[in-house]
Amino acid sequence: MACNMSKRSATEKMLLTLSAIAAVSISPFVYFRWLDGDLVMAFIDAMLILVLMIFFLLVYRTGKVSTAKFLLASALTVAIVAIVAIRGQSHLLWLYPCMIAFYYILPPRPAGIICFVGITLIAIVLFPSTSVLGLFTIIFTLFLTALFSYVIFESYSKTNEKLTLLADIDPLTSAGNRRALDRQLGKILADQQRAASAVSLLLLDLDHFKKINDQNGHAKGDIVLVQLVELIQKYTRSLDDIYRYGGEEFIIIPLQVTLQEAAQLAENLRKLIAETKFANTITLTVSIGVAQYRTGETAESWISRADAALYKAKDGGRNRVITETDLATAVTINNGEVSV
Ligand SMILES: Nc1nc2c(ncn2[C@@H]2O[C@H](COP(=O)(O)OP(=O)(O)OP(=O)(O)O)[C@@H](O)[C@H]2O)c(=O)[nH]1
Repeated sequence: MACNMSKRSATEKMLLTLSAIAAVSISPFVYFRWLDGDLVMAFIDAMLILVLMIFFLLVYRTGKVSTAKFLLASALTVAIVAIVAIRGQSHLLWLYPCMIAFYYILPPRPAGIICFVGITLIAIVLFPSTSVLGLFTIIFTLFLTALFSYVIFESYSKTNEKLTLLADIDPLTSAGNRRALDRQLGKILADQQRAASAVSLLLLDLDHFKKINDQNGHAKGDIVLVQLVELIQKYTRSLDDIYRYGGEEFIIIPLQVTLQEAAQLAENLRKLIAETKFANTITLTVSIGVAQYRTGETAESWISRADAALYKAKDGGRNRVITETDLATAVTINNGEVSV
């Protein structure tokens, strides 16, 4: 389905612009080569334009950037091999920068596969007309270019993955940080605009954490926070996200659960935490506010309703879960009892 240009990612916009410019720039060559009587090259240029147009339409209509990039790199390789077969070795030089570009636009593995196929085809095409030494030099230099590109881009993509992960996690507890939370909330709100479904968040705050710090020291307080997140992550499904919202405040967003199920999860967590000994000796309790997303509201308003429920839980004596079904009536779950 066609999508609005303003909603396209930067990569999509860049690919659409580049493929359109490339197709338009190549088209005069088809005409001039045809005038010169160079029908074979005119045909290859025309095929390249066709591939670029298919690539443009694929990105434009489906947004499948990865598939489109893979197809483009494959088509370019086949085109270069065809030109080398028709026009001779000198055109082979295009394959070197193209192979490096493949590693730039594709993940290392698919780029490596395309390079391997390209080098094999070149070897087959040049075998009958090239000396053993000449063929060996070509294949070896192509292979080294592909290998070095693989090593460089593989390490670059691993470092990138690590940096992305580090940018998203809280360094102390390894829960998601505010940046990751904001992104996840943005994604949830966008999904809700497409198809509304039940989604609730839990705002969890440690009770009297200042006292725990004062009595046991800040370092032990840190251990408590780390172990608390580990406990929650172990208990909730691995796909449930937990984020550090503030110093001793956390947000948990369970996937695909009704408000009642989210409230039950909150109650189970409350009990589990109250029964656990942190840093071997410390016991603590938490208060939790639960709020379901309402169609059309902002993330701030959603969190502030959970915050209002949390405030009620603190105000009502702490160590409890309050589910905000509506601002006037709050459902309180405490020790398994549900009251409205
Ligand atoms: N050890 C440790 N303490 C932290 C960290 N971040 C915040 N805190 C402490 O958390 C405490 C929060 O105190 P308050 O906001 O008064 O809340 P509280 O004592 O938990 O009381 P209630 O929330 O009202 O139950 C402060 O003492 C902060 O120093 C952290 O990363 N490590």
